[in-house]
Amino acid sequence: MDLPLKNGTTDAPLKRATLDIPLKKVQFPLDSEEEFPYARRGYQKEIIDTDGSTSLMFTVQSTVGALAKALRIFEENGVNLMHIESRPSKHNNGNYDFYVACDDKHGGLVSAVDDLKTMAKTLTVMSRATGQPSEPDTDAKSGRAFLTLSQTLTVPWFPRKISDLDRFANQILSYGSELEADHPGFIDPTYRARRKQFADIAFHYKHGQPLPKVEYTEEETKTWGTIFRELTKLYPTHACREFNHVFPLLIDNCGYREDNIPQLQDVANFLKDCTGFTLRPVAGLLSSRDFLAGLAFRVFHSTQYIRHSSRPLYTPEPDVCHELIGHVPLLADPAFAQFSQEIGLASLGVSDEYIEKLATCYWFTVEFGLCRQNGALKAFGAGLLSSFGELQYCLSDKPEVRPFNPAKTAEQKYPITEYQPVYYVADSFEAAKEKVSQFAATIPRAFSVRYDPYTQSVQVINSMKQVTSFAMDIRGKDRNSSSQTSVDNPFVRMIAASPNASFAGQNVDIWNHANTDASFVL
Ligand SMILES: C[C@H](O)[C@H](O)[C@H]1CNc2nc(N)[nH]c(=O)c2N1
Ligand SMILES: N[C@@H](Cc1ccccc1)C(=O)O
Ligand SMILES: [Fe+2]
Repeated sequence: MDLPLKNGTTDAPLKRATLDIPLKKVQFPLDSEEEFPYARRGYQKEIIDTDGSTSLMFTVQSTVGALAKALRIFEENGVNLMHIESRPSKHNNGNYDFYVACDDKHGGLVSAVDDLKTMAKTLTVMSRATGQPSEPDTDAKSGRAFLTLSQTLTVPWFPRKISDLDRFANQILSYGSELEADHPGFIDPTYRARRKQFADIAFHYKHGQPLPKVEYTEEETKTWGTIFRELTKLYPTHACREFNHVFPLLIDNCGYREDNIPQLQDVANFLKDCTGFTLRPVAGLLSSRDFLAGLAFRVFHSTQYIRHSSRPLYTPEPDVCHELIGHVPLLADPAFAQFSQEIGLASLGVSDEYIEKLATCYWFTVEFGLCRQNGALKAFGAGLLSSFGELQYCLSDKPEVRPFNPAKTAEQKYPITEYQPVYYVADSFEAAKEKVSQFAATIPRAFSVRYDPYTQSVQVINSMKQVTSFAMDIRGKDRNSSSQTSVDNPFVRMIAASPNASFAGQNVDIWNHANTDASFVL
Protein backbone atom coordinates (compact mmCIF):
# COMPACT_ATOMS: atom_id res chain seq x y z
CA MET A 1 0.00 0.00 0.00
CA ASP A 2 1.27 3.37 -0.92
CA LEU A 3 0.43 5.61 1.99
CA PRO A 4 2.20 8.92 2.34
CA LEU A 5 4.48 9.22 5.35
CA LYS A 6 4.36 12.92 5.88
CA ASN A 7 2.64 13.95 9.06
CA GLY A 8 -0.77 15.46 8.68
CA THR A 9 -1.32 14.40 5.08
CA THR A 10 -5.01 13.98 4.43
CA ASP A 11 -5.01 12.68 0.89
CA ALA A 12 -3.82 9.13 1.42
CA PRO A 13 -4.93 7.18 -1.64
CA LEU A 14 -7.69 4.68 -1.04
CA LYS A 15 -7.25 1.21 -2.35
CA ARG A 16 -10.38 -0.55 -3.48
CA ALA A 17 -12.46 -1.92 -0.63
CA THR A 18 -11.61 -5.56 -0.10
CA LEU A 19 -13.13 -7.42 2.78
CA ASP A 20 -12.42 -10.69 1.05
CA ILE A 21 -8.89 -10.86 2.38
CA PRO A 22 -8.71 -14.40 3.75
CA LEU A 23 -8.25 -14.44 7.50
CA LYS A 24 -6.16 -17.39 8.58
CA LYS A 25 -5.87 -18.66 12.11
CA VAL A 26 -2.44 -19.07 13.67
CA GLN A 27 -1.77 -21.23 16.66
CA PHE A 28 1.11 -20.98 19.06
CA PRO A 29 3.56 -22.39 19.75
CA LEU A 30 4.71 -22.36 16.16
CA ASP A 31 6.99 -25.01 14.74
CA SER A 32 9.82 -22.64 14.14
CA GLU A 33 10.90 -19.27 15.42
CA GLU A 34 10.98 -18.08 11.85
CA GLU A 35 7.28 -18.50 11.29
CA PHE A 36 6.08 -15.52 13.25
CA PRO A 37 5.38 -12.86 12.29
CA TYR A 38 4.76 -12.26 8.64
CA ALA A 39 6.13 -15.53 7.35
CA ARG A 40 3.66 -16.92 4.86
CA ARG A 41 4.00 -20.55 5.85
CA GLY A 42 3.05 -20.05 9.48
CA TYR A 43 -0.36 -18.68 8.75
CA GLN A 44 -1.67 -21.63 6.83
CA LYS A 45 -2.31 -23.85 9.85
CA GLU A 46 -5.90 -24.31 10.91
CA ILE A 47 -6.66 -24.67 14.58
CA ILE A 48 -8.11 -27.74 16.14
CA ASP A 49 -8.86 -26.85 19.73
CA THR A 50 -9.46 -30.13 21.50
CA ASP A 51 -9.22 -29.39 25.22
CA GLY A 52 -12.66 -29.02 26.75
CA SER A 53 -13.80 -27.73 23.39
CA THR A 54 -17.36 -28.95 23.69
CA SER A 55 -19.92 -28.40 26.38
CA LEU A 56 -23.19 -30.28 26.70
CA MET A 57 -26.24 -29.24 28.63
CA PHE A 58 -28.80 -31.97 29.13
CA THR A 59 -31.74 -32.91 31.31
CA VAL A 60 -32.49 -36.43 32.48
CA GLN A 61 -35.21 -38.02 34.59
CA SER A 62 -33.97 -38.17 38.16
CA THR A 63 -33.99 -41.89 38.85
CA VAL A 64 -31.43 -43.81 40.86
CA GLY A 65 -28.37 -44.25 38.74
CA ALA A 66 -29.34 -41.70 36.06
CA LEU A 67 -26.14 -39.74 36.45
CA ALA A 68 -24.04 -42.90 36.44
CA LYS A 69 -25.82 -44.05 33.29
CA ALA A 70 -25.20 -40.72 31.58
CA LEU A 71 -21.55 -40.71 32.60
CA ARG A 72 -21.11 -44.26 31.36
CA ILE A 73 -22.13 -43.08 27.90
CA PHE A 74 -19.13 -40.76 27.83
CA GLU A 75 -16.82 -43.45 29.13
CA GLU A 76 -18.01 -46.03 26.62
CA ASN A 77 -17.46 -43.62 23.76
CA GLY A 78 -14.01 -42.61 24.95
CA VAL A 79 -15.03 -38.99 25.64
CA ASN A 80 -12.96 -37.32 28.33
CA LEU A 81 -14.96 -35.18 30.78
CA MET A 82 -13.24 -32.12 32.21
CA HIS A 83 -16.01 -30.52 34.23
CA ILE A 84 -19.45 -31.52 35.42
CA GLU A 85 -22.19 -29.60 37.13
CA SER A 86 -25.55 -30.98 38.09
CA ARG A 87 -28.62 -29.92 39.99
CA PRO A 88 -32.33 -30.67 40.12
CA SER A 89 -34.31 -28.83 37.46
CA LYS A 90 -35.98 -25.99 39.29
CA HIS A 91 -39.34 -26.10 37.56
CA ASN A 92 -39.46 -29.54 36.15
CA ASN A 93 -40.23 -32.09 38.80
CA GLY A 94 -38.12 -35.16 38.89
CA ASN A 95 -35.57 -33.95 36.35
CA TYR A 96 -31.90 -33.26 36.72
CA ASP A 97 -29.90 -30.78 34.67
CA PHE A 98 -26.29 -31.42 33.73
CA TYR A 99 -23.60 -29.23 32.27
CA VAL A 100 -20.44 -31.02 31.16
CA ALA A 101 -17.31 -29.87 29.37
CA CYS A 102 -15.47 -32.51 27.41
CA ASP A 103 -13.07 -33.05 24.55
CA ASP A 104 -13.32 -35.13 21.41
CA LYS A 105 -9.76 -36.31 21.07
CA HIS A 106 -10.85 -39.85 20.23
CA GLY A 107 -13.75 -38.97 17.96
CA GLY A 108 -16.45 -40.58 20.10
CA LEU A 109 -18.44 -37.45 20.79
CA VAL A 110 -20.92 -37.83 17.95
CA SER A 111 -21.97 -41.29 19.05
CA ALA A 112 -21.98 -40.20 22.71
CA VAL A 113 -24.42 -37.45 21.74
CA ASP A 114 -26.55 -40.01 19.87
CA ASP A 115 -26.61 -42.27 22.92
CA LEU A 116 -27.43 -39.37 25.21
CA LYS A 117 -30.42 -38.51 23.06
CA THR A 118 -31.97 -41.83 24.00
CA MET A 119 -32.12 -40.87 27.65
CA ALA A 120 -31.99 -37.05 27.76
CA LYS A 121 -35.12 -34.92 27.77
CA THR A 122 -33.25 -31.95 26.42
CA LEU A 123 -29.80 -31.78 24.99
CA THR A 124 -27.81 -28.74 23.91
CA VAL A 125 -24.38 -29.14 22.39
CA MET A 126 -22.03 -26.16 22.53
CA SER A 127 -19.02 -26.71 20.40
CA ARG A 128 -16.00 -24.68 19.49
CA ALA A 129 -15.77 -26.69 16.30
CA THR A 130 -18.98 -25.29 14.85
CA GLY A 131 -20.01 -21.74 14.25
CA GLN A 132 -23.48 -22.67 13.09
CA PRO A 133 -26.27 -23.49 15.47
CA SER A 134 -28.61 -26.16 14.21
CA GLU A 135 -32.17 -25.22 13.33
CA PRO A 136 -34.41 -25.03 16.38
CA ASP A 137 -37.49 -27.19 16.72
CA THR A 138 -39.98 -26.22 13.99
CA ASP A 139 -42.95 -27.11 16.13
CA ALA A 140 -41.78 -24.84 18.88
CA LYS A 141 -44.05 -22.01 17.76
CA SER A 142 -46.89 -23.95 19.27
CA GLY A 143 -45.37 -23.32 22.64
CA ARG A 144 -43.49 -26.55 23.31
CA ALA A 145 -40.34 -26.51 25.37
CA PHE A 146 -37.47 -25.26 23.30
CA LEU A 147 -36.00 -28.70 23.04
CA THR A 148 -37.84 -31.94 23.33
CA LEU A 149 -36.66 -35.50 23.63
CA SER A 150 -34.02 -36.45 21.13
CA GLN A 151 -33.75 -33.04 19.57
CA THR A 152 -30.36 -31.46 19.71
CA LEU A 153 -29.55 -27.83 19.42
CA THR A 154 -25.98 -27.11 18.58
CA VAL A 155 -24.61 -23.82 19.87
CA PRO A 156 -21.08 -22.57 19.24
CA TRP A 157 -18.94 -22.93 22.32
CA PHE A 158 -18.54 -19.81 24.41
CA PRO A 159 -16.68 -18.97 27.62
CA ARG A 160 -18.81 -19.16 30.75
CA LYS A 161 -16.29 -17.84 33.20
CA ILE A 162 -13.55 -15.29 32.90
CA SER A 163 -10.70 -17.81 33.08
CA ASP A 164 -12.19 -19.61 30.04
CA LEU A 165 -10.68 -16.72 28.06
CA ASP A 166 -7.32 -18.47 28.50
CA ARG A 167 -8.58 -20.94 25.89
CA PHE A 168 -8.09 -18.67 22.93
CA ALA A 169 -5.02 -16.69 23.97
CA ASN A 170 -3.03 -18.58 21.39
CA GLN A 171 -5.28 -18.15 18.40
CA ILE A 172 -4.84 -15.04 16.33
CA LEU A 173 -5.68 -14.13 12.78
CA SER A 174 -3.52 -12.75 10.06
CA TYR A 175 -4.71 -11.05 6.95
CA GLY A 176 -2.95 -13.56 4.71
CA SER A 177 -0.32 -12.90 2.13
CA GLU A 178 -1.86 -9.69 0.83
CA LEU A 179 -1.15 -7.82 4.03
CA GLU A 180 2.13 -9.56 4.70
CA ALA A 181 3.60 -8.50 1.38
CA ASP A 182 2.35 -5.01 2.03
CA HIS A 183 3.37 -4.68 5.65
CA PRO A 184 6.49 -2.62 6.38
CA GLY A 185 7.46 -5.07 9.15
CA PHE A 186 7.46 -8.00 6.81
CA ILE A 187 10.96 -7.49 5.54
CA ASP A 188 12.50 -6.04 8.73
CA PRO A 189 14.12 -8.90 10.70
CA THR A 190 14.56 -6.80 13.86
CA TYR A 191 10.88 -5.92 13.89
CA ARG A 192 9.93 -9.52 13.28
CA ALA A 193 12.07 -10.77 16.17
CA ARG A 194 10.53 -8.15 18.43
CA ARG A 195 7.02 -9.19 17.46
CA LYS A 196 7.91 -12.74 18.36
CA GLN A 197 8.82 -11.58 21.91
CA PHE A 198 5.44 -9.90 22.30
CA ALA A 199 3.67 -12.96 20.93
CA ASP A 200 5.38 -15.11 23.55
CA ILE A 201 4.23 -12.82 26.36
CA ALA A 202 0.63 -13.02 25.18
CA PHE A 203 0.81 -16.76 24.63
CA HIS A 204 1.99 -17.49 28.16
CA TYR A 205 -0.39 -15.12 29.89
CA LYS A 206 -3.05 -16.64 32.13
CA HIS A 207 -6.08 -14.94 33.66
CA GLY A 208 -5.31 -13.38 37.04
CA GLN A 209 -1.61 -12.86 36.46
CA PRO A 210 -0.20 -9.32 36.58
CA LEU A 211 0.10 -7.80 33.12
CA PRO A 212 3.69 -8.21 31.97
CA LYS A 213 5.74 -5.04 32.00
CA VAL A 214 7.60 -4.24 28.83
CA GLU A 215 10.68 -2.12 28.33
CA TYR A 216 10.21 -0.33 25.05
CA THR A 217 13.17 0.58 22.87
CA GLU A 218 14.09 4.14 22.03
CA GLU A 219 12.82 3.68 18.49
CA GLU A 220 9.48 2.32 19.73
CA THR A 221 9.04 5.20 22.15
CA LYS A 222 9.85 7.61 19.34
CA THR A 223 7.12 6.09 17.15
CA TRP A 224 4.66 6.41 20.05
CA GLY A 225 5.81 9.99 20.58
CA THR A 226 5.13 10.98 16.98
CA ILE A 227 1.64 9.50 17.10
CA PHE A 228 0.91 10.96 20.55
CA ARG A 229 2.07 14.45 19.51
CA GLU A 230 0.15 14.55 16.24
CA LEU A 231 -3.05 13.05 17.65
CA THR A 232 -3.24 15.30 20.69
CA LYS A 233 -3.16 18.29 18.32
CA LEU A 234 -6.27 16.98 16.59
CA TYR A 235 -8.35 15.85 19.57
CA PRO A 236 -9.78 19.23 20.62
CA THR A 237 -11.40 19.63 17.21
CA HIS A 238 -11.81 16.03 16.02
CA ALA A 239 -12.59 13.83 19.07
CA CYS A 240 -15.93 13.44 20.81
CA ARG A 241 -16.59 15.08 24.16
CA GLU A 242 -16.41 11.87 26.25
CA PHE A 243 -12.99 11.05 24.86
CA ASN A 244 -11.67 14.53 25.59
CA HIS A 245 -12.99 14.24 29.12
CA VAL A 246 -11.01 11.09 29.97
CA PHE A 247 -7.80 11.74 28.07
CA PRO A 248 -6.28 14.19 30.59
CA LEU A 249 -6.98 11.67 33.37
CA LEU A 250 -4.81 9.15 31.58
CA ILE A 251 -2.03 11.71 31.38
CA ASP A 252 -2.34 12.33 35.12
CA ASN A 253 -2.77 8.71 36.24
CA CYS A 254 -1.24 6.30 33.75
CA GLY A 255 1.89 7.86 32.34
CA TYR A 256 0.43 8.90 28.98
CA ARG A 257 3.22 11.14 27.69
CA GLU A 258 4.99 11.81 24.44
CA ASP A 259 8.17 10.18 25.81
CA ASN A 260 6.54 7.19 27.51
CA ILE A 261 4.50 4.21 26.32
CA PRO A 262 2.18 3.41 29.24
CA GLN A 263 2.30 -0.05 30.81
CA LEU A 264 -0.81 -2.22 30.43
CA GLN A 265 -0.97 -2.89 34.18
CA ASP A 266 -1.13 0.82 35.05
CA VAL A 267 -3.86 1.34 32.49
CA ALA A 268 -5.76 -1.74 33.68
CA ASN A 269 -5.67 -0.44 37.28
CA PHE A 270 -7.18 2.82 36.10
CA LEU A 271 -9.91 1.10 34.07
CA LYS A 272 -10.72 -1.21 36.96
CA ASP A 273 -11.46 1.84 39.11
CA CYS A 274 -13.57 3.52 36.44
CA THR A 275 -15.67 0.73 34.95
CA GLY A 276 -14.26 -2.62 36.09
CA PHE A 277 -12.76 -3.28 32.67
CA THR A 278 -9.55 -5.32 32.59
CA LEU A 279 -6.94 -5.87 29.90
CA ARG A 280 -5.40 -9.07 28.60
CA PRO A 281 -2.34 -9.15 26.36
CA VAL A 282 -2.94 -10.65 22.92
CA ALA A 283 -0.48 -11.43 20.12
CA GLY A 284 -2.51 -9.86 17.33
CA LEU A 285 -5.92 -9.71 15.75
CA LEU A 286 -8.41 -12.06 17.44
CA SER A 287 -11.38 -13.51 15.63
CA SER A 288 -14.52 -11.43 16.08
CA ARG A 289 -16.17 -14.23 18.06
CA ASP A 290 -13.31 -14.45 20.56
CA PHE A 291 -12.80 -10.70 20.78
CA LEU A 292 -16.48 -10.02 21.44
CA ALA A 293 -16.64 -12.86 23.99
CA GLY A 294 -13.92 -11.09 26.00
CA LEU A 295 -16.09 -7.97 26.16
CA ALA A 296 -18.89 -10.00 27.77
CA PHE A 297 -16.60 -10.31 30.81
CA ARG A 298 -15.42 -6.70 30.61
CA VAL A 299 -12.10 -7.94 29.34
CA PHE A 300 -10.44 -6.02 26.55
CA HIS A 301 -7.80 -7.91 24.59
CA SER A 302 -4.92 -5.54 24.04
CA THR A 303 -1.89 -5.87 21.83
CA GLN A 304 1.35 -4.70 23.42
CA TYR A 305 3.65 -4.34 20.42
CA ILE A 306 3.88 -1.12 18.44
CA ARG A 307 3.48 -0.55 14.70
CA HIS A 308 6.52 -0.36 12.44
CA SER A 309 8.33 2.97 12.74
CA SER A 310 8.18 3.65 9.00
CA ARG A 311 4.42 4.27 8.95
CA PRO A 312 3.18 5.94 12.11
CA LEU A 313 0.08 7.61 10.68
CA TYR A 314 -1.82 4.47 9.82
CA THR A 315 -1.44 0.74 10.43
CA PRO A 316 -3.85 -1.96 9.31
CA GLU A 317 -3.33 -3.98 12.51
CA PRO A 318 -4.25 -3.12 16.06
CA ASP A 319 -1.16 -2.11 18.06
CA VAL A 320 -0.46 -0.62 21.50
CA CYS A 321 -1.14 2.91 20.19
CA HIS A 322 -4.51 1.87 18.83
CA GLU A 323 -5.49 0.10 22.07
CA LEU A 324 -4.18 2.61 24.61
CA ILE A 325 -4.87 5.84 22.76
CA GLY A 326 -7.87 4.75 20.67
CA HIS A 327 -9.82 2.35 22.90
CA VAL A 328 -8.86 2.92 26.53
CA PRO A 329 -10.29 6.43 27.04
CA LEU A 330 -13.85 5.37 26.19
CA LEU A 331 -13.54 2.08 28.10
CA ALA A 332 -13.22 4.33 31.14
CA ASP A 333 -16.65 5.83 30.38
CA PRO A 334 -19.41 3.92 32.27
CA ALA A 335 -22.04 4.09 29.54
CA PHE A 336 -19.56 3.08 26.86
CA ALA A 337 -18.26 0.18 28.99
CA GLN A 338 -21.84 -0.99 29.42
CA PHE A 339 -22.41 -0.75 25.69
CA SER A 340 -19.25 -2.80 24.97
CA GLN A 341 -20.22 -5.51 27.42
CA GLU A 342 -23.71 -5.71 25.97
CA ILE A 343 -22.40 -6.37 22.47
CA GLY A 344 -20.15 -9.00 24.03
CA LEU A 345 -22.99 -10.73 25.89
CA ALA A 346 -25.17 -10.58 22.77
CA SER A 347 -22.48 -12.45 20.82
CA LEU A 348 -22.17 -15.49 23.10
CA GLY A 349 -23.20 -18.65 21.30
CA VAL A 350 -24.77 -16.99 18.24
CA SER A 351 -24.21 -18.19 14.67
CA ASP A 352 -21.32 -17.03 12.50
CA GLU A 353 -23.80 -14.97 10.52
CA TYR A 354 -24.80 -12.97 13.58
CA ILE A 355 -21.24 -12.71 14.87
CA GLU A 356 -20.48 -11.05 11.56
CA LYS A 357 -23.38 -8.63 11.96
CA LEU A 358 -22.44 -7.75 15.54
CA ALA A 359 -18.80 -7.35 14.54
CA THR A 360 -19.89 -5.00 11.75
CA CYS A 361 -21.93 -2.92 14.19
CA TYR A 362 -18.92 -2.90 16.49
CA TRP A 363 -16.74 -1.84 13.58
CA PHE A 364 -18.90 1.13 12.60
CA THR A 365 -19.31 2.32 16.19
CA VAL A 366 -16.52 1.34 18.58
CA GLU A 367 -13.86 1.16 15.85
CA PHE A 368 -14.90 3.75 13.27
CA GLY A 369 -17.94 5.57 14.60
CA LEU A 370 -18.69 9.23 14.10
CA CYS A 371 -21.20 11.22 16.08
CA ARG A 372 -22.75 14.64 15.93
CA GLN A 373 -22.11 16.91 18.89
CA ASN A 374 -23.26 20.53 18.95
CA GLY A 375 -23.99 20.27 15.24
CA ALA A 376 -20.49 19.13 14.26
CA LEU A 377 -19.18 15.70 13.29
CA LYS A 378 -16.76 14.17 15.82
CA ALA A 379 -14.92 10.86 15.96
CA PHE A 380 -15.52 8.33 18.69
CA GLY A 381 -14.21 5.21 16.93
CA ALA A 382 -10.89 3.92 18.29
CA GLY A 383 -9.52 3.22 14.81
CA LEU A 384 -9.95 6.91 14.00
CA LEU A 385 -8.67 8.20 17.32
CA SER A 386 -5.41 6.23 16.96
CA SER A 387 -4.64 7.13 13.34
CA PHE A 388 -3.73 10.74 12.66
CA GLY A 389 -4.04 9.99 8.96
CA GLU A 390 -7.57 8.62 9.13
CA LEU A 391 -8.70 11.03 11.88
CA GLN A 392 -8.27 13.93 9.50
CA TYR A 393 -9.56 12.04 6.49
CA CYS A 394 -12.77 10.90 8.22
CA LEU A 395 -13.91 14.47 8.89
CA SER A 396 -12.91 15.71 5.43
CA ASP A 397 -15.35 15.78 2.52
CA LYS A 398 -13.82 12.66 0.92
CA PRO A 399 -15.59 9.73 2.60
CA GLU A 400 -19.27 9.02 2.35
CA VAL A 401 -21.22 9.57 5.56
CA ARG A 402 -24.50 7.83 6.38
CA PRO A 403 -26.78 7.68 9.41
CA PHE A 404 -26.14 4.74 11.70
CA ASN A 405 -28.86 2.11 11.59
CA PRO A 406 -27.73 -1.29 12.94
CA ALA A 407 -29.95 -3.55 10.82
CA LYS A 408 -28.70 -1.83 7.66
CA THR A 409 -25.19 -1.00 8.81
CA ALA A 410 -24.66 -4.65 9.82
CA GLU A 411 -24.79 -5.55 6.10
CA GLN A 412 -22.11 -3.07 5.03
CA LYS A 413 -18.83 -4.51 3.73
CA TYR A 414 -15.68 -2.75 4.82
CA PRO A 415 -11.95 -2.82 4.14
CA ILE A 416 -9.66 -3.66 7.05
CA THR A 417 -6.34 -2.51 5.65
CA GLU A 418 -7.09 1.01 4.48
CA TYR A 419 -9.14 4.13 5.25
CA GLN A 420 -12.88 3.50 5.37
CA PRO A 421 -14.82 4.65 2.28
CA VAL A 422 -18.02 4.96 4.36
CA TYR A 423 -18.62 6.10 7.93
CA TYR A 424 -21.78 5.91 9.97
CA VAL A 425 -22.96 8.78 12.10
CA ALA A 426 -24.81 8.41 15.35
CA ASP A 427 -27.01 11.32 16.42
CA SER A 428 -25.46 10.94 19.80
CA PHE A 429 -23.35 8.43 21.57
CA GLU A 430 -26.31 7.37 23.70
CA ALA A 431 -28.48 6.90 20.64
CA ALA A 432 -25.97 4.52 19.03
CA LYS A 433 -25.87 2.53 22.23
CA GLU A 434 -29.63 2.25 22.35
CA LYS A 435 -29.92 1.22 18.69
CA VAL A 436 -27.32 -1.51 18.98
CA SER A 437 -28.98 -2.85 22.11
CA GLN A 438 -32.31 -3.01 20.29
CA PHE A 439 -30.72 -4.77 17.36
CA ALA A 440 -28.99 -7.24 19.67
CA ALA A 441 -32.35 -8.11 21.18
CA THR A 442 -33.60 -9.37 17.78
CA ILE A 443 -30.86 -11.97 17.40
CA PRO A 444 -32.37 -15.44 17.52
CA ARG A 445 -30.88 -17.48 20.33
CA ALA A 446 -32.30 -20.42 22.24
CA PHE A 447 -31.19 -18.98 25.53
CA SER A 448 -30.25 -15.75 27.13
CA VAL A 449 -27.29 -14.87 29.28
CA ARG A 450 -26.77 -12.81 32.36
CA TYR A 451 -23.48 -11.71 33.80
CA ASP A 452 -22.73 -12.37 37.45
CA PRO A 453 -20.01 -9.94 38.51
CA TYR A 454 -19.33 -11.76 41.80
CA THR A 455 -18.23 -14.95 40.07
CA GLN A 456 -17.29 -13.26 36.80
CA SER A 457 -19.31 -15.84 34.98
CA VAL A 458 -22.33 -15.88 32.68
CA GLN A 459 -25.53 -17.57 33.64
CA VAL A 460 -27.37 -19.22 30.81
CA ILE A 461 -31.12 -18.77 30.85
CA ASN A 462 -32.78 -21.15 28.45
CA SER A 463 -36.41 -20.25 28.44
CA MET A 464 -38.11 -17.65 26.31
CA LYS A 465 -40.90 -17.09 28.80
CA GLN A 466 -38.48 -16.46 31.61
CA VAL A 467 -36.38 -14.27 29.41
CA THR A 468 -39.29 -12.16 28.28
CA SER A 469 -40.61 -11.44 31.76
CA PHE A 470 -37.10 -10.77 32.97
CA ALA A 471 -36.61 -8.27 30.18
CA MET A 472 -39.85 -6.47 31.02
CA ASP A 473 -38.84 -6.26 34.62
CA ILE A 474 -35.49 -4.78 33.77
CA ARG A 475 -36.81 -2.36 31.18
CA GLY A 476 -39.38 -1.17 33.70
CA LYS A 477 -36.66 -0.49 36.20
CA ASP A 478 -34.56 1.33 33.69
CA ARG A 479 -37.43 3.48 32.55
CA ASN A 480 -38.28 4.57 36.06
CA SER A 481 -34.80 5.67 36.79
CA SER A 482 -32.78 8.02 34.71
CA SER A 483 -29.85 7.84 37.07
CA GLN A 484 -26.75 5.91 36.07
CA THR A 485 -27.16 3.51 38.96
CA SER A 486 -29.74 1.42 37.21
CA VAL A 487 -27.80 1.29 33.96
CA ASP A 488 -24.61 0.49 35.77
CA ASN A 489 -26.02 -2.02 38.18
CA PRO A 490 -24.54 -5.31 36.98
CA PHE A 491 -27.55 -7.20 38.24
CA VAL A 492 -29.90 -5.58 35.81
CA ARG A 493 -27.59 -6.15 32.91
CA MET A 494 -28.96 -8.71 30.56
CA ILE A 495 -29.40 -9.12 26.86
CA ALA A 496 -32.95 -10.21 26.29
CA ALA A 497 -33.53 -12.68 23.53
CA SER A 498 -36.23 -11.65 21.11
CA PRO A 499 -39.73 -12.11 22.45
CA ASN A 500 -40.56 -13.00 18.82
CA ALA A 501 -38.10 -15.86 18.73
CA SER A 502 -39.65 -18.99 17.36
CA PHE A 503 -39.43 -21.06 20.50
CA ALA A 504 -41.75 -19.91 23.24
CA GLY A 505 -40.41 -22.15 25.97
CA GLN A 506 -42.49 -23.48 28.79
CA ASN A 507 -39.80 -24.78 31.04
CA VAL A 508 -38.66 -21.90 33.15
CA ASP A 509 -35.17 -22.89 33.91
CA ILE A 510 -32.19 -20.83 34.94
CA TRP A 511 -28.70 -22.23 34.94
CA ASN A 512 -27.04 -20.80 37.94
CA HIS A 513 -23.36 -21.43 37.83
CA ALA A 514 -22.62 -20.25 41.34
CA ASN A 515 -25.49 -21.97 43.10
CA THR A 516 -25.69 -25.35 41.49
CA ASP A 517 -27.01 -27.85 43.98
CA ALA A 518 -24.21 -30.18 43.13
CA SER A 519 -21.12 -28.98 41.41
CA PHE A 520 -17.86 -30.76 41.10
CA VAL A 521 -14.83 -30.68 38.91
CA LEU A 522 -13.25 -33.88 37.68
C1 LIG B 1 -15.21 -7.46 16.81
C2 LIG B 1 -14.51 -6.82 15.67
O1 LIG B 1 -14.29 -7.74 14.62
C3 LIG B 1 -13.25 -6.06 16.04
O2 LIG B 1 -12.84 -5.34 14.92
C4 LIG B 1 -12.11 -6.81 16.70
C5 LIG B 1 -11.52 -7.98 15.96
N1 LIG B 1 -10.35 -8.49 16.64
C6 LIG B 1 -9.54 -7.70 17.39
N2 LIG B 1 -8.40 -8.19 17.93
C7 LIG B 1 -7.60 -7.38 18.65
N3 LIG B 1 -6.48 -7.88 19.17
N4 LIG B 1 -7.88 -6.06 18.83
C8 LIG B 1 -9.01 -5.51 18.32
O3 LIG B 1 -9.25 -4.29 18.51
C9 LIG B 1 -9.89 -6.34 17.58
N5 LIG B 1 -11.07 -5.87 17.07
N1 LIG C 1 -5.85 1.90 11.61
C1 LIG C 1 -5.65 2.02 13.04
C2 LIG C 1 -5.46 0.67 13.71
C3 LIG C 1 -6.57 -0.29 13.51
C4 LIG C 1 -6.35 -1.53 13.03
C5 LIG C 1 -7.35 -2.46 12.86
C6 LIG C 1 -8.64 -2.11 13.20
C7 LIG C 1 -8.89 -0.87 13.66
C8 LIG C 1 -7.87 0.04 13.82
C9 LIG C 1 -4.43 2.90 13.35
O1 LIG C 1 -3.67 3.24 12.49
O2 LIG C 1 -4.21 3.23 14.48
FE1 LIG D 1 -9.76 -1.87 17.86
